[in-house]
This record gives sequence, C-alpha cells and structure tokens, in this order.
Amino acid sequence: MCSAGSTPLGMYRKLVEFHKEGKLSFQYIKTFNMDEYVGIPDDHPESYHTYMWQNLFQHIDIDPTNVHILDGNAQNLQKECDDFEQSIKDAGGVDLFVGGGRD
Ligand SMILES: O=P(O)(O)OC[C@H]1O[C@](O)(CO)[C@@H](O)[C@@H]1O
Repeated sequence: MCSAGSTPLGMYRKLVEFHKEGKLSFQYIKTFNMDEYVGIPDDHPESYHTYMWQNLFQHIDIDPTNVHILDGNAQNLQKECDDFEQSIKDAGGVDLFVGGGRD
C-alpha cells in the first residue's frame, strides 16, 4: 500500500536506486495507493497518478497492470472504493503499508 506526499519520497528514491543497481525487481509486486483526489484528471500534475509514475513506477520494472490507483473521476465513487477494497482482498491483502504524514 503506497502513499504520496513528501514522507515516502526518500524511500522511493532509494528503491529506484536499488532497482537501477540490479538489486531489486518489482516484476511480481502489486501496489495499491491509499488515496487520490476527486475530480482532477489522472495526468494532472498534482494527481497521485502523476506523483507515483514520476517518482517511482516509470523508473522500475513494475507491470502497469499491477499498479492500482483509485479513479477520482469514477461515476460512482462508492463503487470505485468498494471495488478497490475487493481488489486488495483478491490480491491477498496488504503485506506492507507505506504511510505518509500523520496517516
Ligand atoms: O507525507 P506528507 O507530505 O505529510 O503527505 C501526506 C499526504 O500524502 C497522502 O498520504 C497521499 O497519499 C495523503 O493522504 C496525505 O495527506
């Protein structure tokens, strides 16, 4: 479970570094982000989609189908959250939670 914000940035940088040094692969990793803004496009500079791709995902070998970030533009936000919860359960639950700030 990933978060955005300033707290995990240093860790994301280290993960990218380890990957580039050939010490770490994300090939079999599934990620879920804890939140996303409602009503801004995924490619908005402030979205958590943009944050995650710019700071981590585009630099590592993660399979994009293993990246899960809530759709803040879903027609039915409750259903989006419920489906997201189910996807987490289907993936076997959360093994590691990377929080940020006071979360
Ligand atoms: O780590 P920071 O900069 O305090 O940011 C925390 C923010 O990041 C988020 O965790 C984003 O995922 C928010 O929920 C939270 O408000």
